[in-house]
Amino acid sequence: MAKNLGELRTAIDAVDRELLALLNRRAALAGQVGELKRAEGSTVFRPEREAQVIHGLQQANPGPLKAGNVATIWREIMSACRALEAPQRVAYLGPAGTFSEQAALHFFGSSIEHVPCVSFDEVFHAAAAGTADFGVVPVENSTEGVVTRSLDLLLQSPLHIVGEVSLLVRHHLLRLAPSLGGIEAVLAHPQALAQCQGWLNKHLPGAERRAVASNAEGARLAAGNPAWAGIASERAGSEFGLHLAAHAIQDDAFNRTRFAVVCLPQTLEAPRASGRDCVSLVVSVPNRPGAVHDILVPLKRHGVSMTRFESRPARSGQWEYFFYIDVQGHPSQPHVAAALQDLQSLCAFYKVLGTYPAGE
Ligand SMILES: O=C(O)C(=O)C[C@]1(C(=O)O)C=C[C@@H](O)C=C1
Repeated sequence: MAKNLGELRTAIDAVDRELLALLNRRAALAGQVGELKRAEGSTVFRPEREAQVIHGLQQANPGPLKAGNVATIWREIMSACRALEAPQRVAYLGPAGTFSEQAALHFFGSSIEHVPCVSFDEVFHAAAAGTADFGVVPVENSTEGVVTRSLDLLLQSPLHIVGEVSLLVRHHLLRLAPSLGGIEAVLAHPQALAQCQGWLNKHLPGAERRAVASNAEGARLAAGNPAWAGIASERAGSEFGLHLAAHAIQDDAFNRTRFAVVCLPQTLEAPRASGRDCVSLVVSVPNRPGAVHDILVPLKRHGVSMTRFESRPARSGQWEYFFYIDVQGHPSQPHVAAALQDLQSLCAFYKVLGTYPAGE
């Protein structure tokens, strides 16, 4: 006979007690791992291990929970366990409510110490100077292309990439009133203004577009002036008590941003192979015909897939360029190591930005 609501809730309560006991057993084991790591001086955060745990559980999952639910739940469980081993301080472009914060929470879970910064430069500085253990910065948007400042900072900085996050970015028009009437200015990060320009041209052609340091900052300012609107996340809207005057106004419905997680090499050694890995490089080649073609040959020869190829001016005044290349695989795989070695021998400049588990 079917159970009634009261009986079903009693059964859920019993399962929750079991889960609580199991989660605390898990946390105690993670605490012991933390003691071992402290004794041997190794780092707490092991992204490749976390990726393996989630992947393994997704494979073993009989349902009805979806694979995405399994990832979300265990990311939080591991975040809480990790925080018991040592708190992770994470720097990102603030204030609260930015997509960078969302990316940080997505990657590390919510048991972190937040270090909101006013610029990408400050994020790099915080992670390099040790006021944060990690930094999270956007590197690429599917509508607007690369985030040039982040790429330039990656080139110059001692930090390396240890992870990546790809977020579906939905921009909303946020303001004190729930409608579009009387908006004189729209305030947002230049990237967001660019990602919504079609919508703004159509719906608010007369409004001034004002670039500010972050979308959340635009939302914060819009909360102080009824004639201003911000373009930001739903979370920024609730943070500053604003209405969603227009929902999902980005020109591309599938607008995504890719974020890099960076830290000093001593904070976290390059993650070991997780089975789904990526190597990010920046190289330059001598300025001669065919040189760019040549650097792609070793990848083809050794069967290594390239997932990204971007160029940035080298600022030498000589029309020279840096090439940012992502390849699939891990240097512990012989064909990847061979391809990278051959590629390096052709380059005037060669820097590995990081080896890390590929994001979803
Ligand atoms: O396996 C470890 O190294 C742990 O510290 C445990 C654990 C976990 O909760 O599963 C926690 C932190 C690490 O980032 C990886 C995994």
